[in-house]
Amino acid sequence: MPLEEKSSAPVPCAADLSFDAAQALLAAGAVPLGTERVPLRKAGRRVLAEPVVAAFDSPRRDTAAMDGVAVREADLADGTRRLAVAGAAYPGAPFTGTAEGAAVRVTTGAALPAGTDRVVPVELLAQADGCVLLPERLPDKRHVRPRASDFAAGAPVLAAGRILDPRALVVAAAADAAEVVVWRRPRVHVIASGDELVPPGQAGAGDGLLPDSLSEALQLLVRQWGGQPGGATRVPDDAGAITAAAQAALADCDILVMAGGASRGERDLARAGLKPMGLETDFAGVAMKPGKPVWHGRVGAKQVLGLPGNPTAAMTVARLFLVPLLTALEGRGFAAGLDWQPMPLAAGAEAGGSREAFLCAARTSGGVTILDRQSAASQAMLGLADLLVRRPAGAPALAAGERVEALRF
Ligand SMILES: Nc1nc2c(c(=O)[nH]1)N[C@H]1C(S)=C(S)[C@@H](COP(=O)(O)OP(=O)(O)OC[C@H]3O[C@@H](n4cnc5c(N)ncnc54)[C@H](O)[C@@H]3O)O[C@H]1N2
Ligand code: MOO
Repeated sequence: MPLEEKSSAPVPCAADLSFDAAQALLAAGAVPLGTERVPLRKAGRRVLAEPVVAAFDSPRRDTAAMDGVAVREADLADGTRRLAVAGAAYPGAPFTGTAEGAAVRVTTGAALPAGTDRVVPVELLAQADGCVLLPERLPDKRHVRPRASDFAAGAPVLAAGRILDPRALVVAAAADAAEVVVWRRPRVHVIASGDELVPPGQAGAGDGLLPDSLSEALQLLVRQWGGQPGGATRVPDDAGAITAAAQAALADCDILVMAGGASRGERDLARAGLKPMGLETDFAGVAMKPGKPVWHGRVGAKQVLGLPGNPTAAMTVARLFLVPLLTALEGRGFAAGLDWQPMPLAAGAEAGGSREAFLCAARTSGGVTILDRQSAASQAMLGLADLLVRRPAGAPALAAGERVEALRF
């Protein structure tokens, strides 16, 4: 019994929905989840929902930029080069005496003693009887980092939307932020359906068994793109089993990914299994290759993305639909997940076919190499691919050196 969606509103189907139109439908409903305040030590890789504002000036005082002695320019104006050493200043241990007519030993990062305005590096000094001798010709550089020259108190040092990568964590910590306000990470559950599917390592037990190659891969993709893997469930091709698994998954996730059972076979039951839960389908079927059976819908506020079971098709659709959904829900915007770049081809490319194509490709020294034997069902090809190349329907053949739009896969 072929499965047909019975819905009051017409659902766009493969014949008429372009990839761009499907993306626009997906983007329209992809709004960031709520925000939360987290301690900086737990904020790595999170996305800022509010800017980080500097608690104070950096540096807080005029500061020595070199190890040496701090001196007053005015004391040297008459040619004086021999100065008594009045004391020392270190980061965290300032000099509190008077530096007038004297030199104060400083190390890099020490607050300049009051009144001093130049640091002479230790390499240029000679020592004599408890005094220092400065060179006749003073260096052009004063080796002072002025107060607030890095950032000023109250300045937004990191913008909302910034990923807290290692470099950004330096800035947030330097601004003395104990906590930051970040977007909640989308939690994603994967349901892989298929009577034939077993955990990897167990398929040798029977001819009809197949390792489930998608559950772990999809959870890693989720983690790589800022989501929280919420677990994976393998279910047989049975609508009741899919309903039960989806019910449990939806109680604890923001996005439910259904892998397999997306097309028209009598055992393709992903959408049928979700129907009792009130699935509202936004689209089912897109004019793209691979990935034609991709579908998207919602159960209440939860997003549901249906991937074809064929592994290359599934991973292509996950990269093109799940990734921007994740970046949108985690506050970076839909487009942040689709960083298409023009790249030169290493060899010629065939003309585009009737559906827009997304081809597995590899980055090589000569440019982008589109892999041989493209197939939605292939698995070995995924081990060679690090790019997806976009070829619009009906696009002309291209020669080596011409540019194609490519995406990190
Ligand atoms: N009459 C039609 N048949 C098909 C159509 C169509 O439009 N009309 N579309 C084809 C296209 S395009 C694709 S892609 C496939 C995908 O369909 P399904 O999403 O229904 O996928 P399944 O039937 O569940 O599985 C297909 C294939 O992939 C294997 N599979 C599934 N899940 C996994 C997994 N987790 N790990 C490894 N392999 C998996 C499964 O064993 C099947 O071999 O449909 C075409 N048919
Ligand atoms: O569109 Mo399917 O994903 O070609 O094989």
